[in-house]
Amino acid sequence: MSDFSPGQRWISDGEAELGLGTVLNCDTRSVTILFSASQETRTYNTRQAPLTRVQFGSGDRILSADGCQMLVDDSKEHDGLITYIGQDDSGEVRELPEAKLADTMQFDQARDRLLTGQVDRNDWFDLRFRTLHHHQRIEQHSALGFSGPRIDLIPHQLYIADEVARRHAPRVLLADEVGLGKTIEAGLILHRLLLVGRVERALILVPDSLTHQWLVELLRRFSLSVTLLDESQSQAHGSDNPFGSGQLILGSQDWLFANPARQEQALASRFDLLIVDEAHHLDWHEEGSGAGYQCVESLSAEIDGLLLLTATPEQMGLKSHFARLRLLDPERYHDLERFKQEERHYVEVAGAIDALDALPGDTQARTKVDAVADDRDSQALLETLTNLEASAEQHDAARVQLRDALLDRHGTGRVMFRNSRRHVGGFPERRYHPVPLALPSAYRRVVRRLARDEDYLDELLIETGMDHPDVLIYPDAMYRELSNDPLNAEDWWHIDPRINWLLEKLSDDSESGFANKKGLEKVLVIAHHRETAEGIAEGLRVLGGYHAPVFHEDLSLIERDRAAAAFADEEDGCQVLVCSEIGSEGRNFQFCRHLVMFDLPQHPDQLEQRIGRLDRIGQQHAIEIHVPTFEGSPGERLLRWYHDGMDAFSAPHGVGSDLFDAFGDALADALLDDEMLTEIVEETREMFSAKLAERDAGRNRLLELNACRPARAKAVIDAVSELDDDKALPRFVERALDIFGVDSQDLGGDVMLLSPSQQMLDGLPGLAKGEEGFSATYRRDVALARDDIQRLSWEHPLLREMMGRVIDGTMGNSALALLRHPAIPSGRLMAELVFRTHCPAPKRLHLNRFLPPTAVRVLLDESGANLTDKISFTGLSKNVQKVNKSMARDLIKSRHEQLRALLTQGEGEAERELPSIIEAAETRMRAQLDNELARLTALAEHNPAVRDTEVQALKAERAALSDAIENTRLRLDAVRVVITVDAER
Ligand SMILES: Nc1ncnc2c1ncn2[C@@H]1O[C@H](COP(=O)(O)OP(=O)(O)OP(=O)(O)O)[C@@H](O)[C@H]1O
Repeated sequence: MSDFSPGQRWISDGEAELGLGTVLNCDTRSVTILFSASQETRTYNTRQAPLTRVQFGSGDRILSADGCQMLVDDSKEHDGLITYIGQDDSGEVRELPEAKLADTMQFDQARDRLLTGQVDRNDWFDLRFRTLHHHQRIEQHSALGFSGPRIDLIPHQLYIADEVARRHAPRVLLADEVGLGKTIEAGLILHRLLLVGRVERALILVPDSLTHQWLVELLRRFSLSVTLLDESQSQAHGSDNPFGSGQLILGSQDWLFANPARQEQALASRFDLLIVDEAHHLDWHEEGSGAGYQCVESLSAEIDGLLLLTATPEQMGLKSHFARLRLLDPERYHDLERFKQEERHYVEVAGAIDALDALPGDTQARTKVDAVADDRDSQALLETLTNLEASAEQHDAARVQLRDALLDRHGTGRVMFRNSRRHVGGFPERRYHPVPLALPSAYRRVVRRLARDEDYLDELLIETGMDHPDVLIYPDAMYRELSNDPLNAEDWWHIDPRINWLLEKLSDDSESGFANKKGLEKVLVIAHHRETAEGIAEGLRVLGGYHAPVFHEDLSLIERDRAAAAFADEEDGCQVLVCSEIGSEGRNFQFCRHLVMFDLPQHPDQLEQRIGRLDRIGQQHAIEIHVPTFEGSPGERLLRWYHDGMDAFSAPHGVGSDLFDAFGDALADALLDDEMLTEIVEETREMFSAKLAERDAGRNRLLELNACRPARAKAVIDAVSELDDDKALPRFVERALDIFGVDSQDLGGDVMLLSPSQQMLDGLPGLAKGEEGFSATYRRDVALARDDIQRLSWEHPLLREMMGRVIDGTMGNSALALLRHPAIPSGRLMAELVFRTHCPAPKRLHLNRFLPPTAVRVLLDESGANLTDKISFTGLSKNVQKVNKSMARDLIKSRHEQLRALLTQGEGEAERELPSIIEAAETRMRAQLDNELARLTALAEHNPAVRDTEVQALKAERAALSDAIENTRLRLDAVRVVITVDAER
């Protein structure tokens, strides 16, 4: 151990964070050191003090107590104290006694740590280099953000997510038919934007009944933890803005829309992305829009990104639909009449796209395409496609490009995405079972009187306080409202035959019953009113002893989730769940195949929403739709309208809103009149067929073509699969777990249990000392089949945390190892230097896709010869051996001068690589952005759905990226000293 003298500077080997220490006093046995920066004083035994003398040499940068930087040239020693000689930032020569070094000088850079003898374990250095390598690879990967989520790889979802997430500040309407995965698409977009840094804060607004489902889906499928905010949580934040309490805030629409003060706070809490589920409830009228619309309008004026989700965009009418499109892009959607005209033009565009398949031969097809392809690029592509001299490959390429160009330039899809079952395919059959029942006398009395007496309807409306036609369609509600009538003394469920029918079905063990040979079948019952739902549950309980939880809008969140969970439980769960209309919207009940429509909604879109609870991705069986109605009742007439007028039970057709707009009022008047109804059903049928044909030829066809471009979808799926099959992942995970102190135990079936060891480094997600840990697998299918197993991918929070800690911290940035090699004499030194690119740029530029932190390795021997290409990282790594830390420190101390020289030389060698790294990044960036810009500029000329701000933003982004890439610098990231020893020893 060196002699200590007061005033000397030393650093603690085990606690480098204490900063630079000063010897206060010493004698032969002990030395006392003051660490001023951390205000600690420590006394050590001189013979075993875990301290290293801080000595700088030529080329080192030092900092004086008065804040001056200095580059050391030389040093001199007097009475055991060093004075450094060098130049300050202005080039003046200065002398700095070591006592005047800044106490706060940190030694976390690789060079400083090495030279002050702070070395890490060899395998840490190893992990650091590998982490850099994989990080660089994954950050540029086109599937980044899509490979981690625990989802099936469904083409239309990945296509949409990829298309939307690559846009600057995406603003789109995700309008797939019910149950096709809009939540998953929104989750994928959010996940990717978060991972690439384009979004840091998101606000997700969903109906009250869906908050928990979203919370669970985001966590379970995307490993995203959201903060659920409601009024009581918000109040707990006192005067602080509650929206600042997390990066991802999930709130109920019902709560926020009714609360202007909270809206102000949401507005003030800068978000980058707003997601609004079940957006058809945002209604807009000329006379004044709804509270929800107003709230989203003001939020979306401040927030760059906006995703609106709805399966039934036109449920509240075309005007509301148009108004929501205006929220997405006010410049594009300012004129409803023009919008309608454009829709008419879609038939021609879709016809032209379909005609491409008949080219080059068909002259009629050519005329059709020619009429639409009105720009130079498209005309050139058409030339190639019709040129008989061109090869089949040239024709195919031109056909694909022209198809994309026509869709992009004249289609609908930049703002709205709608996938339908028809083209996604693979969905189960829907089977319709009407159940005619006799009207009970209590209802019959009213129906008969209504038929006899024209004025009675008005009387009934006044007496019940109900609306028309509700009073006709929902006889149980009418009965409840007339409870003063002595004939209505019994509870409605006592006299309503639908309850008995349901009870019989529940105990029926024949093939068509709900208690057949396969066991008890789950049954979802939906009724329009909350009170009806409650009455059904009571009736089932009192009359049949069935426990059927109820699910409606007035239950608390916990009660609702408890009801849904009781229904979902396969083993002990209940057989029946009774839901009200609005209470069950958006919920996932695809594990059940029997739907009982206890009554019917008035709007076809609501009918579709009901069926959508069961007809969702994941449904394994045909869906049985049971509709009990009373013979000769208004309800039965409504059913005829749905079934005979528009085949509403067979498949979603997307024209329900048009039909409701055209016939809703007349239908309400025809509910008591068979003849009138027959006419309306016929007219509805005619319009249904015509609309369907028109939509299929135009808008629907374009939406369909646009909602999933198979080649792009396949490319995304291939990219995700490549990461799924990445053999390097398990190897990396194994090393990282070992170093971070996480035990892994094989449980069989490609599942392992990850659990914390005693030595585990703290703060790893999902792992806390003393707790069990979690089961994990690399296999997507295994993770999808079992909810309790997490899927390990490069995007899993544990992996991201471990990689982040290595890259952002000092872990493994300095090491020393021994090499036994028969061909190399002992005592030789090599320096393995790893440099890393640094390129400060705002996160939102997502620079990493073109230039992620890139490692440059340089291996020098002690004579300065560059061995980088001769000895690979893995080649060397395999053969080196660890050495204990004190020996490592001594070895480093004895080679200080040599190491300094090698570090300086290494910098020069690495610098030579920089221009080619910059050039390659610039080329990659240009290749992608120039292309995108050309596409967007061409699009903007033809498709007004391209916002000018989008084009400008892309140009600005390209310029900013170019600047950032140009300013890339290399910094030493890690260094390993390798010393050869005798092979025999
Ligand atoms: N890629 C996928 N992998 C696994 N499950 C999926 C996938 N896509 C959707 N699902 C499941 O299918 C169901 C329907 O998906 P989701 O809730 O996203 O549909 P939606 O279009 O939002 O429905 P709704 O119109 O009713 O709101 C959910 O249970 C969801 O978890």
